[in-house]
Amino acid sequence: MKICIINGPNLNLLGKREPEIYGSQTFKDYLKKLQGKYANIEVSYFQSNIEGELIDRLHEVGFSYDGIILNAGAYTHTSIGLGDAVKGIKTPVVEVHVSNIMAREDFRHISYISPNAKGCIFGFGLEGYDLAIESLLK
Ligand SMILES: O=C1C[C@@](O)(C(=O)O)C[C@@H](O)[C@@H]1O
Repeated sequence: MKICIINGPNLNLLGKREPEIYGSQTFKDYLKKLQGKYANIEVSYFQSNIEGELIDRLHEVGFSYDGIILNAGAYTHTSIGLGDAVKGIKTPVVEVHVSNIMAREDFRHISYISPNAKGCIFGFGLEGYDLAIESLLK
């Protein structure tokens, strides 16, 4: 079982960035715990602030992995290219957001990822990534 977590722009700042919204844990620390919990499967990680690199990574893993967990950050609300990439690959994608995007500004209520995602998880903090793995394992 191979799962790839893909995080988009500004998510490298988790732990430092707006902690009242995104919490104070770094993704690196959280990932270590997650990989420990799911030691029997491969959980790899990719982060980029560059839209095209996120699309490239989706293409790279999207025909061979068993699941993708995608938090496209702000590109969620703007990127037809990322939406098309999710549509064009074979591997199921679970969309995750740390915050509850529906409880925030109107521009965050639009997602170009959701229409082609297997499912969406948002508002549960970093725990959402764990829930996404559970959903892919079922
Ligand atoms: O960068 C982010 C983080 C986010 O994807 C989240 O995980 O809550 C929500 C997005 O609206 C925002 O641009």
